[in-house]
Amino acid sequence: MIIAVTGTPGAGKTTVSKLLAQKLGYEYVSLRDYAMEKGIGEMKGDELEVEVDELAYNFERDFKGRNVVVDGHLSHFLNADLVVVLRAHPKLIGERLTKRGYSREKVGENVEAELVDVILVEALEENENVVEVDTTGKTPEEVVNEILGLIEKGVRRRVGIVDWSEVYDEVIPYLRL
Ligand SMILES: Nc1ncnc2c1ncn2[C@@H]1O[C@H](COP(=O)(O)OP(=O)(O)OP(=O)(O)O)[C@@H](O)[C@H]1O
Repeated sequence: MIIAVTGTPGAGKTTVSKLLAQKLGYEYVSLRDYAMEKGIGEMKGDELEVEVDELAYNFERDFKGRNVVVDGHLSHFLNADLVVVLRAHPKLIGERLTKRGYSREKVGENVEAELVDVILVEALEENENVVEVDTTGKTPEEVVNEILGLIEKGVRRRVGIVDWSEVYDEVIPYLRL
C-alpha cells in the first residue's frame, strides 16, 4: 500500500511519516529527496520546482506494489492508496516556520494556505481516499496512532474536520494583508 502524507509546510509531515512508516514496517520516502535523486525538476533559488505528472509517473514506476509512506507537500499528486492530509492550527504553522527562519512572505503564504485548506482541496481533486488528521495539541505519537486506527478500521475518507475560519483573528499578524 502507498500512503501519501501531505500538508502545509510545518504541519509535521516528516515527523509523522517517519514514525508511521516505522510502526507499519513500511519504507519511508521523502518525495523531495526522491525527485532530487532522480533529477526530476529544477532548483529555483532554494525551492525545487517539479512537473507533477513526471514525478507521479516515475514514482509509480519505481514504487508500485510496495509498502511505502511517502512524505511531501506534493505527495497527494501521486497515485496513492491513501492520502493523509495533516492539518495544524495556522498559528502553529506561523510559529514553526518563523522559527525555521522563513521570510515573512513565505510564512504568510503558508499560514494563508493552511487557513483556506489549499492542500486539502488539491488532494480531494486528485484522490477519493483522503483522510484529514488535525495534529493541533497532539503529540506525533498520538497523531500516528490516530492514523493507524483509521487504517485498521478501513476508513478511507474523512474530511471536513477543521474550520480555521474560527481562529482567523489569532493569525492576522501572520497574514499578508
Ligand atoms: N503532533 C505533531 N505532529 C508532528 N509534528 C509535531 C507535532 N507536534 C509538534 N511537532 C513538531 O513540529 C515540527 C514539524 O516539522 P516537520 O519537519 O515534521 O514538518 P513538515 O510538515 O515535514 O514540514 P516541511 O514540509 O516544511 O518539511 C517538528 O519540530 C515536530 O517535532
